[in-house]
Amino acid sequence: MQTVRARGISKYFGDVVALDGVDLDVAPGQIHGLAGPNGAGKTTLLGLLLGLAVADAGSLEILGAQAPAAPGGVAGFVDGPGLYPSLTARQNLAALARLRGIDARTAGIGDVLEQVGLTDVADDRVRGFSLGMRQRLGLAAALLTAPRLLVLDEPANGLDPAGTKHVHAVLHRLAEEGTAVVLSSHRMDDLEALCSEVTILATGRVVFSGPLGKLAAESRDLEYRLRTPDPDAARGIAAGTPGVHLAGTGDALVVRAPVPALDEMVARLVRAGIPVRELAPVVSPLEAAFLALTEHQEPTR
Ligand SMILES: Nc1ncnc2c1ncn2[C@@H]1O[C@H](COP(=O)(O)OP(=O)(O)OP(=O)(O)O)[C@@H](O)[C@H]1O
Repeated sequence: MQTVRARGISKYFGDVVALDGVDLDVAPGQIHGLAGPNGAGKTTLLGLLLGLAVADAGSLEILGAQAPAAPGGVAGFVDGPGLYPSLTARQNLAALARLRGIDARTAGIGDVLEQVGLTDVADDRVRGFSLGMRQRLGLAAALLTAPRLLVLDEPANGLDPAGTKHVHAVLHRLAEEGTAVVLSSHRMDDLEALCSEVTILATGRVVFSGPLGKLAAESRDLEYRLRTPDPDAARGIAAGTPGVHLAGTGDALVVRAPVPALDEMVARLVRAGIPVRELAPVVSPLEAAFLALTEHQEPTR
């Protein structure tokens, strides 16, 4: 049984089409990323998974129950976690545990605080917490319920490297234990580190869904930045190599080419005695595929 099975989901806000016939499948133990430009519909879709809103069309099955029936076992947040600013991190979790009918003394509050790396500030008021600390406390709150589906909107927002490490470790462990995780992110490196599958939305429609490797394969010829101590001579050789196109302006030497043409260009540079200090994609293959898939999308209004 899939944890999430959405077919033809649409959601309207007045005459704005936020989601337009979206399909989504998420298996138990899968970390599934949602990506897409601002306003693409990611938060709207996550809100439907959390039961915060109801779709206007289509069918949505979560943990075997047809939405809007809300099955137990779903946790997460959109637009930042709801926390009590005047309470400490530990008191927030105790209050949430009580609200959910869990005994705060046996809820494992210390354990979830440790998992997200907040042990040292457990007794500080949340009022003084940074965005990254709030995100981590929101995740700790979700962990208290031992969810089978965890839904997170931009969980990497505001996280420092240590926070990112904690959050990634927690999500990987949950997935290993069979929890399905659906999260949105604007960062391809985060999606790459976390997700086995990704769905890309653009103006409410799915433009890609599948494994990340398949997405990278969709990228066209990439742009590469070439660093050399002799850019003028290198520019001449690059321009004269079949299949290589000069891109970009200014001092940086940027070329666009398929890989065999790049190889030929480097061989010609070396034969001419021009050192190549670096030849690297300007954006990652994933980011290039994302941009190619989402450009030319007009807002759906
Ligand atoms: N409550 C609402 N009322 C009116 N319009 C809304 C509402 N919520 C979302 N929308 C609209 O629906 C569309 C999708 O918004 P959504 O917040 O889901 O996008 P998103 O992909 O999460 O964007 P971002 O990356 O900026 O967070 C946008 O055009 C947005 O303006």
